[in-house]
Amino acid sequence: MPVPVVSVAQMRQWEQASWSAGRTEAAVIARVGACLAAWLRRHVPHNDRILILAGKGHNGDDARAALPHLQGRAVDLVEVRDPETALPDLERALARGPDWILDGLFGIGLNRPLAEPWCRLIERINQARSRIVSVDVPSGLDADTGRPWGATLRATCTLTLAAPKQGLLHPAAHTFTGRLEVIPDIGLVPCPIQSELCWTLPEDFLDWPPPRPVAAHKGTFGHLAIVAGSTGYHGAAVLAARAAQRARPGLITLITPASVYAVVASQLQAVMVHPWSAAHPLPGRYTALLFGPGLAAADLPAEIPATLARLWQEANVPIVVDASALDHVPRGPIPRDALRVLTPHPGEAARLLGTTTNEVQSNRVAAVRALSGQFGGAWIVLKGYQTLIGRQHGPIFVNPSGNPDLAQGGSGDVLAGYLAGLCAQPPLQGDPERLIRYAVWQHGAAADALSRRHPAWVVEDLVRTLGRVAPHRVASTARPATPTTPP
Ligand SMILES: NC(=O)C1=CN([C@@H]2O[C@H](COP(=O)(O)OP(=O)(O)OC[C@H]3O[C@@H](n4cnc5c(N)ncnc54)[C@H](OP(=O)(O)O)[C@@H]3O)[C@@H](O)[C@H]2O)[C@@H](O)CC1
Ligand SMILES: Nc1ncnc2c1ncn2[C@@H]1O[C@H](COP(=O)(O)OP(=O)(O)O)[C@@H](O)[C@H]1O
Ligand SMILES: [K+]
Repeated sequence: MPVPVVSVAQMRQWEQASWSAGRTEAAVIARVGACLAAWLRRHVPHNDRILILAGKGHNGDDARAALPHLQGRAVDLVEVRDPETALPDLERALARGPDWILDGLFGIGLNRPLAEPWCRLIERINQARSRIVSVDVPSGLDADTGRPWGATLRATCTLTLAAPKQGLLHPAAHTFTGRLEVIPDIGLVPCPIQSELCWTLPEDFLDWPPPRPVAAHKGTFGHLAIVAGSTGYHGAAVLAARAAQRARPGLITLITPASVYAVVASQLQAVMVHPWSAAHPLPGRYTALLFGPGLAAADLPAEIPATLARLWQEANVPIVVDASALDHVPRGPIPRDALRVLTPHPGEAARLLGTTTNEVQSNRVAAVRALSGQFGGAWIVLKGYQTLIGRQHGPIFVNPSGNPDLAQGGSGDVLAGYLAGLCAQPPLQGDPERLIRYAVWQHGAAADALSRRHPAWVVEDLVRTLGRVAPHRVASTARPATPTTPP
């Protein structure tokens, strides 16, 4: 289950519901400590030195509770109840050159501007150049607004507890949170809060895609048609087709303008390739269509946009539209019960909405709602850091996977191909929400897996890794070895 993105007040409400149901603060803190330590053991090289900073509230208790689980590691603990009296201890600990700092100074209990000595202490820690892992919230950040209460620690990673706090998703917070990860199960009762924004977890895909029936054949898994590529952009068609293969639909046909047919066809084997012809039957017997990657050249056959417009309004099969083809999608109603997905990056979203990229980025949720509203309630995948997935109404899902190494030309073509390859499979079509969320998550998770192994990877590597990240391997990387959840 995805978790809701919550305000501090909602988090307190959830906390209270848990205590009323008999869960205890002590048990939750113990579990959080075990989870934090599990994350550190997994990500921190064995000989690296860790400094735990424990403040005076429960955020400090959480950080301190990691200590018993870090035996055999080089760990220092500094209690910071008062910034001035703690400074000598802190300086001594920093002089030992900690590679990592576990930040438990302040969490969601920070409720007013920090006084000057606190700000100085925080800036001193930021200067230490250790990698900071913040517990719940980077200390100093207002968890509701995402803005600093004077000074804020700049984390490499924030491990937020139970659910992401809304301020952590605000663009102003990004430089402080670093990578945002959620430790979902800290022993609270099931979440009583409903929110417009939900955070996707790898756990959401433990049973998805469903296993293939033993007697299945290629007809079981559909036939994807991709209309892509043009002079100067033939690679986009190749990348989309190869990524679609990673989703493993039964068959894939790529239809590309005659000008690039030979160069595209020469790079594909299992994919059938045809030069574009207005006579090619569409939707024919295809089970999904992808229009987009690389349909950008000035000499693009005029029937392609016209065909897309007709099919978008009439065809009863899923259609994914990406990149420059987005400009040819007609506004207004779409066929009832037919899946329609648009995958704009923020620049394309701005063009479609007649606004600026900054405007889109300043309220990405509103951009998703507005786009979906204009295009008949279609699903929108608004790409970029924390890709959003949603429609005009209903929940909007935040994707947690992926990293800046994805910021290279062609990675969007790969996403479009992979997503369309899943859309083409009749056994998966019954749950479009999970299908789209999975495609986006897997694309980002593949990038994360590559970045962990070798940072200089390229988009062709992404295609090879796509589909290979098992959700259970990355689910709750902060899961303690022995479960301590109360019954
Ligand atoms: N919510 C949950 O479900 C769960 C929460 N958990 C954990 O608890 C954390 C919240 O703990 P918390 O409430 O004890 O607050 P926390 O952030 O540690 O700090 C508050 C302390 O700071 C102080 N203080 C405040 N402003 C200040 C200022 N400007 N300048 C100076 N001081 C200031 C304030 O003191 P006072 O206002 O009384 O002066 C208080 O002493 C949460 O983030 C998570 O880690 C999990 O363990 C379990 C589930
Ligand atoms: N910082 C980032 N964190 C996570 N994902 C990112 C980041 N930057 C880019 N991406 C992802 O990379 C892909 C880029 O797509 P797009 O901009 O369409 O590229 P192109 O048009 O070159 O193929 C999208 O899936 C986007 O979400
Ligand atoms: K913190």
